[in-house]
Amino acid sequence: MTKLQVAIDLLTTEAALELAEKVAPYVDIIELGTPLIKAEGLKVITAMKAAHPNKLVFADLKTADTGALEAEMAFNAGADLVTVMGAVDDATIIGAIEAAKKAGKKVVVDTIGVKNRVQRAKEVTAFGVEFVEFHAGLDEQALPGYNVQKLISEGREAQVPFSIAGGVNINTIKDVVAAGAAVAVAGGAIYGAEDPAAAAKALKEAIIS
Ligand SMILES: O=C([C@H](O)CO)[C@H](O)[C@H](O)COP(=O)(O)O
Repeated sequence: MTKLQVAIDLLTTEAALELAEKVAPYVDIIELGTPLIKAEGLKVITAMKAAHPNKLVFADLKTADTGALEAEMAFNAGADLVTVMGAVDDATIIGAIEAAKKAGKKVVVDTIGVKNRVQRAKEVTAFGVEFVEFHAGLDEQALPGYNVQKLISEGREAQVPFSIAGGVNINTIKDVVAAGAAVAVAGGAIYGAEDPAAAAKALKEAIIS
């Protein structure tokens, strides 16, 4: 079944923990967003894992170099999954995977900025990544004409384990599930909702119904 991942793009550990507490019953993976990790450092990873030891904690490092080193740092801090950019050198991705193997953890490749996401997804899957994130970042989503459906159809076409991130909400999550995604990522649709717990619950119910 498709897992639900909450992307926490808030800027303090306190706010992130408060949100996670509300939505944890409905999500499988708790993602610490890149701006959050930059603002708070690795200690936000440690705090989240301590608060939610039974959830997968996803550190959205978006690593672009020193793949092994950055992955090891996040794994030591408590992360279960880290992201590496798909657009960078293969050696960076392979380095992170080697660190993951040593730690018993996993690597996800983020396809922001990748021109041919389908082809790159196949390449990095062969290296041994856990899944490939078909992702349009917040800046790309803000461009006129953005539509998550293109990502969803690319994910389906790639025929590798994948997630969809970039404006997933209650109107689109069923398309993500129908495409066979391993993970549906929802950030703003949860943390931006008036009632984040209700929003997460509705997304989870849409997945299982
Ligand atoms: O990864 C993300 C972005 O690069 C900032 O960290 C977002 O969390 C991801 O795009 C999902 O966010 P929503 O589009 O708000 O669902």
